[in-house]
Amino acid sequence: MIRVGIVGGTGYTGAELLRLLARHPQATPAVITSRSESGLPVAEMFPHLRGRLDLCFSEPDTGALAECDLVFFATPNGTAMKSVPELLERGTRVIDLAADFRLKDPALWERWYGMPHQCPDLLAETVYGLPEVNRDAIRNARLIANPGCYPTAVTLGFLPLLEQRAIDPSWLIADAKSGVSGAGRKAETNLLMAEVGESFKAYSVSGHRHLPEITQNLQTFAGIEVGLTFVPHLVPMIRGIEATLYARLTDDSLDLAALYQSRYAGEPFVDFMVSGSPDTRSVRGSNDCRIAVARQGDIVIVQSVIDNLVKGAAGQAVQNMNLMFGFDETLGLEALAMLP
Ligand SMILES: NC(=O)C1=CN([C@@H]2O[C@H](COP(=O)(O)OP(=O)(O)OC[C@H]3O[C@@H](n4cnc5c(N)ncnc54)[C@H](OP(=O)(O)O)[C@@H]3O)[C@@H](O)[C@H]2O)C=CC1
Ligand SMILES: CC(=O)N[C@@H](CCC(=O)OP(=O)(O)O)C(=O)O
Repeated sequence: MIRVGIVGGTGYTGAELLRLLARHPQATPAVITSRSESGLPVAEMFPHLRGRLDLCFSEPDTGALAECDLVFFATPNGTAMKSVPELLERGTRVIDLAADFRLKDPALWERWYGMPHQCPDLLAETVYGLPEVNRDAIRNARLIANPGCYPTAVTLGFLPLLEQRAIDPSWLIADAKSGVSGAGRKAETNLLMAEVGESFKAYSVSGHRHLPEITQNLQTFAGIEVGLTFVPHLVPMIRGIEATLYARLTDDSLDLAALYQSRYAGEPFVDFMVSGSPDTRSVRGSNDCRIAVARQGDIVIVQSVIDNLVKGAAGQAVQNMNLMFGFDETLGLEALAMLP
């Protein structure tokens, strides 16, 4: 049994980590931090954990966190990088659910996140925690950058086509939609039900911070320069991301279904649908990414859905933890989607 710490246990991804870890047979939460709720029993804030987790929130304290085998940071961007060097030095491994270690170029980080990177020397050794491309490196990593939610859905969707050199890489479009929990648990007027309900809109149209992350992924994993247009939208639902991806096929004779089936054969959390369109409720609460492809003339259309809090955050983080500690990759992640 390993001891894990969670920094940011009151947020949506922190709460989702607790839901998954409370039933994990090989990992037990030992430290759960919150600055605003320090001293409060965790199960008092989250009654679904009553009888399953007997711990209080505590102030973030690197000394206590360093007693853990692994620490998850479920905190705003720019938080983890302040404590990660000390934790690693003291032998504690780290999975950051935020973006601090996702971009390899510290200048790119500074441009998109508006702050200088505090430990750029760790970026080279950080492993990007997308098991479908980095499984072996994840097993041995000290520090994992857990992928962003949109980047997970978009990268898994485009990857087989790019690896196969089956599309024009200079013309890629990702039209993505997210539920409101993607914005976190903080109170904001524009996230009120009366603002979001019965409405639908695009945002960050001239450039979202996930654009450089997705571009870096496609270029690194497919080994090819790409030109990507990425537009996110806010949908009046709580969980879920649907990404509709467009590209121009360069090989007319390609069997798209066979390509996706063979690329994701054996992947425990990627499901390829030969026909139909995947909906977000088919992955709600599960760690699955469900993908379908279609074509209109020489345009290929990929549909990729995930639960932003599970495969897009906490579930993928637990999948990475399982790999890092030699557990079965699916431990604690067996839950199926909830219908309706
Ligand atoms: N929501 C999503 O779908 C996804 C989120 N992410 C990323 O995961 C991270 C967490 O997201 P989410 O759970 O939605 O965020 P929330 O806003 O819901 O929660 C943030 C948590 O961090 C704590 N916190 C805030 N500031 C600090 C600080 N300076 N030091 C220590 N703890 C702090 C908060 O508690 P307190 O203030 O009490 O300490 C709270 O528990 C973010 O970086 C987000 O971008 C990634 C993928 C998907
Ligand atoms: C709906 C919504 O607001 N989504 C968030 C993205 C999700 C997120 O938390 O970003 P990371 O994956 O980089 O951590 C946003 O657009 O800022």
